[in-house]
Amino acid sequence: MTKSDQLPTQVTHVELVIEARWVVPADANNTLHEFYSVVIDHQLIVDVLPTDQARIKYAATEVLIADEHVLIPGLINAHTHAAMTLMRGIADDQPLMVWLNAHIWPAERAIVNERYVEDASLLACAEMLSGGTTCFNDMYFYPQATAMAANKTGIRAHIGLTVLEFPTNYAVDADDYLQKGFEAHDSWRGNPLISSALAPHAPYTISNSTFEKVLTYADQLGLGIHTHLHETRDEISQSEATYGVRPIQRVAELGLLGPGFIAAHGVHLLPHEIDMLAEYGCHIAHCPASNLKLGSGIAPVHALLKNNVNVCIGTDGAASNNRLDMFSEMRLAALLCKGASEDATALPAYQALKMATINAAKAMGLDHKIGSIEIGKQADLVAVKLSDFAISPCYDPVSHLVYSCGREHVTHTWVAGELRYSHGTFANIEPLELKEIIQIWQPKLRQYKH
Ligand SMILES: CSC[C@H]1O[C@@H](n2cnc3c(O)ncnc32)[C@H](O)[C@@H]1O
Ligand SMILES: [Zn+2]
Repeated sequence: MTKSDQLPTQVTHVELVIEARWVVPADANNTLHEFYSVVIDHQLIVDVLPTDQARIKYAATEVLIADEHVLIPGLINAHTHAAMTLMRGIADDQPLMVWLNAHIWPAERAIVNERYVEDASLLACAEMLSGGTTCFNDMYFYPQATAMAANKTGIRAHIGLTVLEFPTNYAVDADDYLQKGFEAHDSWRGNPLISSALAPHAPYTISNSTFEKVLTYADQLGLGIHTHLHETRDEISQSEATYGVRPIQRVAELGLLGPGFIAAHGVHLLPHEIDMLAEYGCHIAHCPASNLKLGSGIAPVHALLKNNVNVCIGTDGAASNNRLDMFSEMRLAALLCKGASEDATALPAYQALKMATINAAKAMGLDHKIGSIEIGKQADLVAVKLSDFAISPCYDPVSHLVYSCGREHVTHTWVAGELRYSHGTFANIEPLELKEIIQIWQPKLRQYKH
């Protein structure tokens, strides 16, 4: 026996150890750990190691035994409009432009104000946290109100400084949208859970001169750009008629494409356009349920992945989905990709999980902080219980996460090491408050129901 073997083992005091049956870190090696612990201190993941070693090395203020659970990185919703929860089911079974022009925009014109956005976003944050989503990439009016709701619930948010050309209750013209966006951006500077992107709505609502301004400000402020792109065939033919080119060509010529560019949807893409997205290092936020429900089509995810385009997953808003449920999106993304490519090996489960975690973190420029369970990253974590009879037996927890589980199997959601949701209870949200929000707004919105 050596001298060092005789010394008492150094025990490190930490805030929390989660002892999990499985840990799926969503790392570069597609690792799966069994009987592993994740050690958390001061918001950070400080160790990931076998549980028998963790018990020797660490003394924790709290130890959570998750022996029937898989621990995964918090899911990241890469494209949503959180404040549309109160419009869930208001206009179903319509194609995008009818849905927007005849239903959603009139309702938004009449109803949306700062209070509405904060209330509806609170509902969205509750839905997302309870379903294992710890971060969302948002685009809506009154971004300040979305940030307020996110702060209250403790969820992480990447919030769009939204730009449109047409007047709304929120802003009168594109410059006003930009100005208001910058005020919001300044107000949350230094907030560790809130970050920003420039969010021009779409090529059919944004002029060339506004796109140019967006690019200038994005460069000056070091922010990414998040927009809807190539969502429908109509969008493309309208662009050809107005500008003589397809939307992606137009935004490319304006200089917008680059590694900070997130295109929501990308349903209709030609092979050379996929090459272009890859060359510029752009990201696609794939929204399978919304694309199906609005009858927009099926994004060419297999070809995007083959060409090394970073694809992440979003729900879009609750008025087109009608859920903010990343589990159902992962499943749908995997199944659609296999079906559309007639290749069952396309988009395996681990890759689907990465699209919902680390790929989204990369798209938002947050992968140094979130998106995987790795030492030094923020402890944004989700425990999912895999022992319910309805999803038993479990041979492979990664397969289960994508093909068998639902959001109802989420038991715990942590953001930056803080437990924000557990077994139906939120740390900072009263169920009564959510009920009241619905009672206030549903009668106002009912008249816009299709
Ligand atoms: C400028 S705030 C965001 C704006 O986008 C609208 N919207 C919601 N879902 C979609 C979609 O799938 N495509 C295009 N626009 C969408 C939302 O209603 C707001 O007006
Ligand atoms: Zn959208």
